[in-house]
Amino acid sequence: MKTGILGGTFNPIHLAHLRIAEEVRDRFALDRVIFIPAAAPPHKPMAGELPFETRCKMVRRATVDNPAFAVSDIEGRRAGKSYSIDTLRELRREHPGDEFFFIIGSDSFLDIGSWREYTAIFDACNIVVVERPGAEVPDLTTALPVAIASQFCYHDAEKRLAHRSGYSVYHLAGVPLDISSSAIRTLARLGRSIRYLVPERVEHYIKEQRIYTDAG
Ligand SMILES: Nc1ncnc2c1ncn2[C@@H]1O[C@H](COP(=O)(O)OP(=O)(O)OP(=O)(O)O)[C@@H](O)[C@H]1O
Ligand SMILES: O=C(O)c1ccc[n+]([C@@H]2O[C@H](COP(=O)([O-])O)[C@@H](O)[C@H]2O)c1
Repeated sequence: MKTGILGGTFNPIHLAHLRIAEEVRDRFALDRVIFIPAAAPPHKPMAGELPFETRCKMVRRATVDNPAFAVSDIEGRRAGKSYSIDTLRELRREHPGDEFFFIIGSDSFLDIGSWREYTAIFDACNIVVVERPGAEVPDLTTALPVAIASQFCYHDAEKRLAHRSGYSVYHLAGVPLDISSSAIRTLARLGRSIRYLVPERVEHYIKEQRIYTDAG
């Protein structure tokens, strides 16, 4: 089975998350995409932020009507920071027959050299880098951490970097959606509309629970 993984803080999940998951599913003929909310995002200050369970609820609401989308609370079952390499190892153990495609925005990918055991991530799965407005990656090769650049060979026609492990890093441009969770939180705190930035079910949930007005 070909399985996409989209990890995120999802505070809250928004339409760009859903669109990039759908775009990658379609382009790479994936059987499913698993959304993985981070319980303790390694690089984001979460003090005073929304509880894991509330963020999971919004992700479930956002994905419930797509049979190819699933949500996993795998990172909520581990103590400590939610390192992606730990999640990937666990998923590979649980689903030994799957080929994994780790979906990541270009802003996050440009920072991957600072992640826990990042070199092991390239040995464990394919990576799809989705271009994000404000974090354009004109050349995937130069976006790689310098220390591992020599482990790859570039295939221009497929916009693919083949890694020595047999996995690849792909570059997906042309889905520019300038939406971010932080901008949505700001709008919600100001009492402004967040319609058409998040799915309707998530919009209603945020309003009903007064999530960004009372809690954050
Ligand atoms: N508009 C977007 N285009 C492409 N990738 C995106 C976009 N929004 C988020 N992503 C990617 O989705 C993943 C999860 O993102 P995350 O949950 O942190 O949302 P965010 O909008 O970046 O949040 P915040 O604004 O709080 O930093 C990351 O890999 C991020 O790069
Ligand atoms: O493993 C790491 O060191 C690591 C460092 C930063 C981010 N991540 C993961 O990248 C995904 C997006 O993170 P974020 O902070 O942009 O929401 C999410 O699944 C995080 O757990 C992972």
